[in-house]
Amino acid sequence: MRTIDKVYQVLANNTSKKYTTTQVAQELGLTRGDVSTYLTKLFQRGKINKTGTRPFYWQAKNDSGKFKKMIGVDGSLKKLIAKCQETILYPPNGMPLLITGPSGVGKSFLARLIFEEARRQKVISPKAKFVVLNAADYANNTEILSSALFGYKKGAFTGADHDSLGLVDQADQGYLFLDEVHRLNFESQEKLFSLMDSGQFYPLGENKKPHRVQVRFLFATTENVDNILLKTFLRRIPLQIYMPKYIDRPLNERLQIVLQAFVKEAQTVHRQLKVEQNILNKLLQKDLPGNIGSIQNEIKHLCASAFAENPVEDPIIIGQPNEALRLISSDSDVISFGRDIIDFVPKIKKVISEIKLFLQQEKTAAEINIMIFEILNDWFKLTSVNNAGNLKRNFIQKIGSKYGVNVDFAKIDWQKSSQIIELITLVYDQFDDEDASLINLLRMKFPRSIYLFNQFMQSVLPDKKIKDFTYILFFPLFGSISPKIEEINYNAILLAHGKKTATSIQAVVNSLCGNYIFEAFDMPIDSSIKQINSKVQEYLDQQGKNTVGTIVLFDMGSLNQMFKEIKSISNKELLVINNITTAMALDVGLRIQQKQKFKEIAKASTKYGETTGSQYYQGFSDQKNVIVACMSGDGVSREIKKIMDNTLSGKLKIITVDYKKLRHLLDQEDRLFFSNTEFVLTTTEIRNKIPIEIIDIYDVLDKSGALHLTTLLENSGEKLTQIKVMIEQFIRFFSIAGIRERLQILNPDVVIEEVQYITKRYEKYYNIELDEKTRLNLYTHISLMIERMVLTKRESKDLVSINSETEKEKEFFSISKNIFKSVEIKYNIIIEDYEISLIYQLLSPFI
Ligand SMILES: Nc1ncnc2c1ncn2[C@@H]1O[C@H](COP(=O)(O)OP(=O)(O)OP(=O)(O)O)[C@@H](O)[C@H]1O
Repeated sequence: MRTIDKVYQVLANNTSKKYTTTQVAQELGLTRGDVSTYLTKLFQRGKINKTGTRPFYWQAKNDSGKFKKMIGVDGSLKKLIAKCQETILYPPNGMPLLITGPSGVGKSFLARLIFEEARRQKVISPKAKFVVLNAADYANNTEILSSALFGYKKGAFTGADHDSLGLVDQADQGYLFLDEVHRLNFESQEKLFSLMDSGQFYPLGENKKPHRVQVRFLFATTENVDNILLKTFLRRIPLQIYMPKYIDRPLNERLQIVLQAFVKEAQTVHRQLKVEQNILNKLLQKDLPGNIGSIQNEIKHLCASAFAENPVEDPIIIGQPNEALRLISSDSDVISFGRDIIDFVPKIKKVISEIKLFLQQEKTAAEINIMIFEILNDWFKLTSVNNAGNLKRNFIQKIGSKYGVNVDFAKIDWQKSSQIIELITLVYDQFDDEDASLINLLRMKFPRSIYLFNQFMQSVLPDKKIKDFTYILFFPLFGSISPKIEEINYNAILLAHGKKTATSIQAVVNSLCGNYIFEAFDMPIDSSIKQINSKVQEYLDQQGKNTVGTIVLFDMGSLNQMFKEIKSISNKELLVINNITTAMALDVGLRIQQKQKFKEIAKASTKYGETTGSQYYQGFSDQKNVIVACMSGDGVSREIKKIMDNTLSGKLKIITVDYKKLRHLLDQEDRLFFSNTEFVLTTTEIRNKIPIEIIDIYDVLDKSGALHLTTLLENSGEKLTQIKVMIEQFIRFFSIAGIRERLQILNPDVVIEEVQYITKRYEKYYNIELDEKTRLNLYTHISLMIERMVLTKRESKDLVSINSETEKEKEFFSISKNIFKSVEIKYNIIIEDYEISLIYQLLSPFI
């Protein structure tokens, strides 16, 4: 390779990088002066760009040369083509390359372009040849294959009456492209890799004078090479590229491929074409084994039969004349064609953001539907997919029959819904799925309907992940029925062994109730309780947070064991009933539908039959437990739980509970919930009427408090040494140093100073002096609160205001707003009334 080419190659290897002259010189071990001369020459020839002034920066122009002919050169094939460029320039004689991929994806096409590009870049002579051998043509005759490749000497075999040059000789100084290389037998593979190593080979019948050649090799195969090619042979081919299937190519590239084929037909028949949009959409979604090749064939057929039908027509109409048609002529611009389909991507994005807005504004599903239809109106005009009937049938089968939802089918616009599905499928690859905010929002508002929607979507988009944007279909399909589905506030599950037992009971009960009450899982006869349990868990994980609890009906096995398993994954109320029958499931279903209380349903379940057993659990845990609930948030409770779990014996189950929920349960005096609770740990004093010990964790920072907690834990069987370690860790956690460690984004020194100031202002206003413990509690609480607010910024319109009940409280709210003003401005946050009410609870005993 000439030095100037070496210099160019350094830049071409990384076209995104800018190099100084010195960097290039260092990389090649040449003098700066020489390199500078070459760089200037390359610049004058227009091969590289120059920027900056002393030092100059040089950058190779991103010139794809012959590869420009390849659709996707700047898109999905960009990296792959950069690799091909590397193989062309690799000194001294290029680099062998193996192109893999299914049939018809463009392997041969790429191989030829590599050759053309090598010629353009002058790394091979203008006379160099591109020799092709398809090993499949010789599949059953390895002798002939070998002689075709390597040639033979007169007399090598019967009929060899003269010396004959093989393809390898013909490809000397140029390229040999071996297609379907997996068909080469081992002997030929060995011969080839020895040729690649030594640059010489022996024709058949020749063993004295080897032929010396300089050949660049390209290989292609549709197979998985690891199992078929010799390891030694493969090792000799350092670079492999995989060409993607047609359907895996991005939409704009598929559009270009389709148009290019139509343009070619228009050129052949010297006519213009008018192609129905629906036909284009179908072509864009085809997943054919022959990929691009098959698409081209289909287009050829379409054109040929349209032409045959009406040979004098111009333009030729492909499709129905009264549908939306697109004009394609022999000079149509492939790049800009069909861009309007891609223009629906921003429209869909608009639909998504409008849905979010509409949901916040509590708009009805009907209003949301109108908005969606309006924005996508152009799409409905452009296409008229005749798939509404299928969609309806599919929907009735999946949702209507199984989940029994009595739908007023007339309310659903099947035509538009199926057109939206068509659009979703077409633009699917244009959306990444980093933003799951729509689904989260919908899940909060419509947990049960979203569950059904997901079930249904799996049949609409099999093998595809349900991306966030696909939820735009939720409203047209589920908008009108979701209010009814969401009325049910239990998780009810049927589990039965056998192929259809559970699902057939489900279909009967759900449709008699006219609503989705039960989900059902048919379990193979040999499935273990663990497997069953993981099904249940998966289901429960997808359900809303506000359900009352879970009811599970199952067919056989130990009630006790099943109950225990499910209990371990749910801390809500739970009722498990065994020996399920359809009648029993119907009774439970009707009770759920009538919104009966959990206790009533549990009570009724005891009377189902002699063989039936039921177990009802109401409470946090059936194990001895300690409840941790901190008003500074779940994070703090979880940390405390962690400390306790790590230091204590594990005999006590440590359960974290939302602070508000705990207060609610205590206010309700719901003793059953606490029947196994040893004590409650919180960060504030809570008044309570039920006989349960509530410990303010800040008390533990004092000696007497620590002693009290120690006694309680010792009574529960914990060891003194472990308790001491635990208390040590609590003290650390609830110190200023502890607060510092827990702040993730704010500067602890600044925040703590601010919080100290806020505390002082309260003390001054009320003329009080807080004790150490309360102060530390306030410090922790307020600093974490500020950080929380910063992390989850909300608009003022989203905030709920709390009405103060007493004069004292009103006064507290009003001065607090004042005290927090500067913090609010500084961090651009709004302190919610709820937060102030928590601080009030902390301070009210002192003011
Ligand atoms: N990126 C592309 N841009 C434009 N045309 C392409 C592209 N890729 C493939 N084609 C066209 O698709 C057709 C099939 O390509 P090709 O024959 O190269 O596929 P292949 O992978 O070698 O198939 P096989 O494994 O069946 O031999 C050719 O007509 C080719 O010109």
